[in-house]
Amino acid sequence: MIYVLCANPAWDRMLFFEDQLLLNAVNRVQKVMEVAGGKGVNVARAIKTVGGTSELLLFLGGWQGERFASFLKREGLAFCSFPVAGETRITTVLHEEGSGRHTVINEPGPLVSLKVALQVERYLEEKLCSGDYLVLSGSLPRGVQRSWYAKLLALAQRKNAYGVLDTSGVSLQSAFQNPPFMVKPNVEEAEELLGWTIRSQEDKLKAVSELKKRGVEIVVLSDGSRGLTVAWGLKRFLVSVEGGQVGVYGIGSGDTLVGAMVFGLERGWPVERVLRFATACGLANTLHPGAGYFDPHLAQVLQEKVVVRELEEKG
Ligand SMILES: O=P(O)(O)OC[C@@]1(O)O[C@H](CO)[C@@H](O)[C@@H]1O
Repeated sequence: MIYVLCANPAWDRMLFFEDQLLLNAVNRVQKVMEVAGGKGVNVARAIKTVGGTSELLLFLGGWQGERFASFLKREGLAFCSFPVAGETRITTVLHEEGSGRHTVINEPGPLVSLKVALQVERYLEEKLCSGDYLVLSGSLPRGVQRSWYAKLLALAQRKNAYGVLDTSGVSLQSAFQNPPFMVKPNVEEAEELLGWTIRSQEDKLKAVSELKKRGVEIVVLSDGSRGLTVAWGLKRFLVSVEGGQVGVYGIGSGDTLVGAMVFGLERGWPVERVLRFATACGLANTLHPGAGYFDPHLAQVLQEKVVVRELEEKG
C-alpha cells in the first residue's frame, strides 16, 4: 500500500491571464480553475491517474476543509482526514498563458496541534506494513515540530516500509536524522540542504552523491526542463526529454513525477523503466492545467521522448 501524507493541503486557485500580469495595476482574469491541491494530494492524484491506488492522509479544517473533502470524494481519491481548528489554506497560482510563466502564492495554513499530529502517528503505527510506501510531501503546517518528518521516517523504518520525502527548508534538513529511502529535491532545495551552489552537471552529480552518502537509497535531483540527475544505489543516471521541450503547466509536475515513481517502485519495475515512465508523466502534466490531471495514454506515448542515460560507475 502507498500512504501519502499531505500535512499542509491547499485549495489551489489558479487564475489564467492572457498576457503578462502587472503589479500595481488592474489585471483581468481570463479563466479560473479551482482544485484540491497540496503536494501530497497531487502525488495521490498522479498515482490514481496512472491506475494505482493510495491512501491520502491530511489535515482539514473549516468550511474550506469541507469543500476540500467533497472534492476528493467526487474525484474518487481515497483519504483519511484529521480535523483541525482553522481553515484549510488557499494557494493562488497566477498563470500567464502567453509566456507560460507562473507565480505561486502559498499561504501558511492552519495550526495543527500536537494532539492531532499524534493521531496521524498512531494511525500509521497501526496501518503501515512491511513493504508499504510512506510519501511525505510538501511543507509542514504551523504547530508541528520541524523534525516531524524525521519522526515519521523513523516509524517507516521500524515498520520496514519505504519513506519517500519531497519537502524543503528545515523540514528537509532535519528529516535527514532518519534518512528516507527516496528523496526528490529540486536544485534550489538541494543547494539549501547542502549549503553550496549547484552550477554545472558535475555539481549535480556531486550533490546526489553527497545526499546518497547521508544514507538515502534513491536521490532524484530535479531541474525543471533540464531534467533529472539520479543516484540509485551505486548507479548514476541523467534523465532528459528529447529537445528539452516541455509544456507550460509546470505546477505539480514534480509531484506527478514522485507519484509515478512510487507507483513503478511498488510494482517492482526496473530502474530505467521507473525513470522513463515517471519523467513522461511529469512531462504530460506540463501539457495540461491542474496538477496530476494528465492523460495517462499520452504519458505512455511520451516515454519515447525520454532519454535515460546511465553513467559509468564510480563507486
Ligand atoms: O507550501 P508547499 O506545501 O511547499 O506547496 C504547496 C503547493 O504550492 O505546491 C503544490 C504544487 O507542487 C500546490 O498544489 C500547492 O498549493
